[in-house]
Amino acid sequence: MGFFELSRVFFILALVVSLLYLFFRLLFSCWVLPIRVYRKIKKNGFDGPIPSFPLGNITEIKISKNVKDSSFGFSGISHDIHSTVFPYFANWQKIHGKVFIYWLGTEPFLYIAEPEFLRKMSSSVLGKNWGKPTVFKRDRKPMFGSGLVMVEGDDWVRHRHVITPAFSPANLKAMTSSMVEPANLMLDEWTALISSGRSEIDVEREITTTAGEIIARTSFGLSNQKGRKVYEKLRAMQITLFNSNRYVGVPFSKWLCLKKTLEARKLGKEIDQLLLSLIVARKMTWDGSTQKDLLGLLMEGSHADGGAGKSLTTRELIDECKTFFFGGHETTALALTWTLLVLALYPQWQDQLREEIREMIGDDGEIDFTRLSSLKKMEWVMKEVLRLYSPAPNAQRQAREDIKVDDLIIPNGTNIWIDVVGMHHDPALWGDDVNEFRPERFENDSLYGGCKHKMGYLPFGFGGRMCVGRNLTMMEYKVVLTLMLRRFSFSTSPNYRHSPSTLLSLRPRHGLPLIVQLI
Ligand code: HEM
Repeated sequence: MGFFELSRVFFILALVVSLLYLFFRLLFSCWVLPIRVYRKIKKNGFDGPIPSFPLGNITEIKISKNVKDSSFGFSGISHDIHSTVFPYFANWQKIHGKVFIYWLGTEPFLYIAEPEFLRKMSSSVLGKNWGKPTVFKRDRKPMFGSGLVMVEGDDWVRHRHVITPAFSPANLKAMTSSMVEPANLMLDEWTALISSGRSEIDVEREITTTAGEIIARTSFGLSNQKGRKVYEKLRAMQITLFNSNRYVGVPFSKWLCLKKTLEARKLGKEIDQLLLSLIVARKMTWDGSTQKDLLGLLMEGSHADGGAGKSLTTRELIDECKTFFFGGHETTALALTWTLLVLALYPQWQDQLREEIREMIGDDGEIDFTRLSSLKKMEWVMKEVLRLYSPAPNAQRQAREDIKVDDLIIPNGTNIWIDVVGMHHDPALWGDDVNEFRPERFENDSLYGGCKHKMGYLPFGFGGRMCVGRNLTMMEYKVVLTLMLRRFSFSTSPNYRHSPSTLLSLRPRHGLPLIVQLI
């Protein structure tokens, strides 16, 4: 056999071996591994809908969503939204109870809407020992990278250690001016619209844009052109990633929406470059004084570390800026948006909040930020809105060790999906008035609103991984709502169609047109 023939045989052999290797790897990760985890979960007696290969239960999910979409228009507004937002979970709950297994593609998930089970499960796991589902990590990499939302283990401890002090009350107070200016700009535009005879405004779109500006300013400053560019690209990436029909968990699903995947990746790289140049510019002009946005505070925190191993690298700083944007902008905007809906529906609460503002803050002029904490009724309203229309409709975990719950073992590697909307609308936890808007339920129980179980109210998640930005949100909510209610009144528009739906967060599918009038 000549040299060329021999090398051809070798080449073909190498190709066959590589293809076989790839095939078996794929079979192992898409089939053998998930089945192994599934069998272990199943051993505990958990039931669930029957999956098919390779979509799992995605077909049922999509069908039930479509049925709901076509049948649910505006015909009176009900806050009983679980079966609208998650019709498949509502159906499966009736058959399989509040803890069961379902499949996204080839990934089994343990569904939980049972607070006592959740308490037992989480009480034995430290924050740093929880994982986030690998399948979501991959999917959301361009958004969060290795930022706090996704990072695990000792890295999570290090990130949380540097980030938590940035959200201290003193630092948050220094950020309030970054909130007032964009909010006032939006409200001035509303005034101009109303004066020109247009009183119907899609407040969801407006508030989302403004909250984006606020979070960009509080995260990395938006006073210059570069900051604005980062903001615009971040928005574009979010729309690219989440407005497409995706098949998370299905092998090769990225190839099905290749254009979107590539677009998001390209935007991700551009954003990284822009943020990198922002950070480098700050490092070069560093004079020891801190710019009081989150990036400045994190850089200061890293500086103060003096090499003690608790600082963040430049790559990690970039990912945290993106994380704050994606974790903090739409969620806060939606809390405000849903609030305007309920205030338009219950004008007596609008009056009560306006009265409280008048008493505690004053009718006009600058807001005394130290007095925001005295807006108690506003706090009840926020908490009730976060209960009925939780912007983060679920929380996710992945077991990184076997977890014992009574006699059951949740095996290492199990994906976990906690249905927050399900628990927030469960009459067994809240009583017969579960679907009524009753902010006063938080008057005597400001943390849990009278919920029968402390793990039944989870707007900001739970345990060590609870939302790090919740106080920033509370402050932004109070500042923006105060500014709004001092200038405008809100009532429902006949053009509003009540259709809460999830696109990562819980949003009104058709926006929120409201009739806005000057006071
Ligand atoms: C109404 C507004 C908000 C809601 C409803 C919300 C909700 C949540 C939820 C449910 C989690 C997951 C917790 C868990 O897995 O147990 C979370 C985590 C997180 N949130 Fe928020 N959030 C809000 C605002 C913000 C803001 C303003 C920021 C930052 C500027 C922020 C940054 C984060 C970060 C970094 C994490 C990850 C924490 C960790 O894993 O250690 N969030 N949030």
